Amino acid sequence: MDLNGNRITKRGIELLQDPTLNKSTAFTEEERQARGLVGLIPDVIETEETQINRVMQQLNDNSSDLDRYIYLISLLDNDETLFYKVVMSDPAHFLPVIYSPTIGEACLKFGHIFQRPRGMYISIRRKGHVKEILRNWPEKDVRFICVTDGERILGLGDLGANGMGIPIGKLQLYTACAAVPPHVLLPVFLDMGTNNRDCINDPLYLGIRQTRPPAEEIYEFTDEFMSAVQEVFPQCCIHFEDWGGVDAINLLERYRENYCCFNDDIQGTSGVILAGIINALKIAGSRLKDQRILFLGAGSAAIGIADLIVSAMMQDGLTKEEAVSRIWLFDTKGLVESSRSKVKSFQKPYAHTHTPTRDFAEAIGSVKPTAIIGVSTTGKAFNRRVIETMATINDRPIIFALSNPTDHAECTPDEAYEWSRGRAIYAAGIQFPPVEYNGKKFVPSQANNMYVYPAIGMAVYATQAKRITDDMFIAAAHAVAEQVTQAELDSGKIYPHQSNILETELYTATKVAEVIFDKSLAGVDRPENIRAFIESHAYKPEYKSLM
Ligand SMILES: NC(=O)c1ccc[n+]([C@@H]2O[C@H](COP(=O)([O-])OP(=O)(O)OC[C@H]3O[C@@H](n4cnc5c(N)ncnc54)[C@H](O)[C@@H]3O)[C@@H](O)[C@H]2O)c1
Repeated sequence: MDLNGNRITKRGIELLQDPTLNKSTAFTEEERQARGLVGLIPDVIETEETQINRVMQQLNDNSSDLDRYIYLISLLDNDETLFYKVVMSDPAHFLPVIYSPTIGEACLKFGHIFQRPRGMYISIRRKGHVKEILRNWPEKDVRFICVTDGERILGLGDLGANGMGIPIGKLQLYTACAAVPPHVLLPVFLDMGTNNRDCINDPLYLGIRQTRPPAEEIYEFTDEFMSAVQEVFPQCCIHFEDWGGVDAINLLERYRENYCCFNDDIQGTSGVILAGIINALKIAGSRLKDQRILFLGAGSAAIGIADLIVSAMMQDGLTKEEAVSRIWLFDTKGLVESSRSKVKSFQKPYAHTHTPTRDFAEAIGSVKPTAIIGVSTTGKAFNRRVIETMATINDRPIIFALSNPTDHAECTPDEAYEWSRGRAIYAAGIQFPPVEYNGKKFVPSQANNMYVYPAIGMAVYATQAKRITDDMFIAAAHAVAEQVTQAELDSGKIYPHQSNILETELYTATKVAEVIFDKSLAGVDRPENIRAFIESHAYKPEYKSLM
């Protein structure tokens, strides 16, 4: 039987060419006889262990992470079970190869390394026909679509169709990190053109060669996509990824009440940063409600994190006004304050009364934040003066330098520890190696969204949740934070180790599912044991018997 309970009838070459059924050299003698496979594969029967050894050897023969990425994607195209078995056997090793940082390079070269389509490409030229197009997808029980328009891929900007690497990779992490079954996942690229001339002029570019239309047309086409998904895949949750900052905020507001959807750049980011702050406060010995937080950058990540921190502060006893008054924003034009013209609507709640300043260190001296959060896309913006000012005001300054890739980080861990004399509690958007300062080893943390969104995905999948709310991200943040040991906190580490990611995410999914049931958002009855219920939905990368 296949995953939808239908009898599997495929035989011979057709069976070998189906990556979800192919076992290659691991087909048993009985399966070979019954399915017409004799002679189509070598006449040895290998264990999965031997197959994994071969994959590992071939991976080691590849000289770069991009080559390893290309090899693993072709393994996925041939033998999905073996792909996930390999990746889930050592997530700390493989996640950086199939996702960040390698995925950035893979996206830049997407049209050049492209071998076989994966997911769906829906262009604005097909406006009015999105429903029919979605019906071309072979799987009928799609539960998650990760959709991008390619406008703001990682920190790399508008990559148009090359951005399709992101939904593909993000969805692989649903399975690799939280065991969401791969057959329910569908990556989608909504092709509305690109303003990137390099893409348009590249003969191997895979998108439509036109500039992006005005916002109204983008929103109209996205509206059609949203309602088509709801009709064709009624149980589907839509995960927005790497849209331009303003569109990301506007579209989330437009759909969050009426669709099961979320934006990972806004909400996933905010969940993972809240988890980091919760643990940073354990180290600093302080309460969330007593913090003042200053953001460098006032785009989608900053607003998402700010809004979730306000909700979490309210859970910690503050009124909304009190919580909002503790959050400050600073962008290219300086401190976002009430006298400034051209403050965007989503920034307005945080535009407090203050004299204008374009000097970030001066703003720190006056606002006196306990934490600064860099989401500015600007490398080295946290200079010595900024860190030293933070260290003068705070015993344990919280310094999150989240912009990526590496050269966009607002400061490195070496700089944060050195300039704060080892007192900073530091996290970055990328993984930096351990640092030694004054004879003590510090392990810098990576605030990686993969701690949160796959777990949200597993909880939504199992409970068939109807909507995604902030409470779910707050619950996820607490659950992730809880799983960091005291010894790890002592070394400055505020996120769990990636080697145990599946356990981390299943625990987190259980806590999120509790919220879904408590808030009556589930589409199924509350089970007695939610952890066992979540586990019963977990995908296992094991070959299925075809006898
Ligand atoms: N988990 C994570 O670590 C994580 C998650 C999401 C985003 N990020 C990173 O955060 C950064 C921002 O993402 P976003 O989605 O908010 O982008 P965005 O484009 O929506 O916002 C960027 C903001 O930074 C401001 N800015 C630009 N240059 C600045 C400067 N020199 N000084 C002050 N402000 C400046 C802009 O005015 C804008 O408000 C990206 O580099 C992204 O990689 C990290």
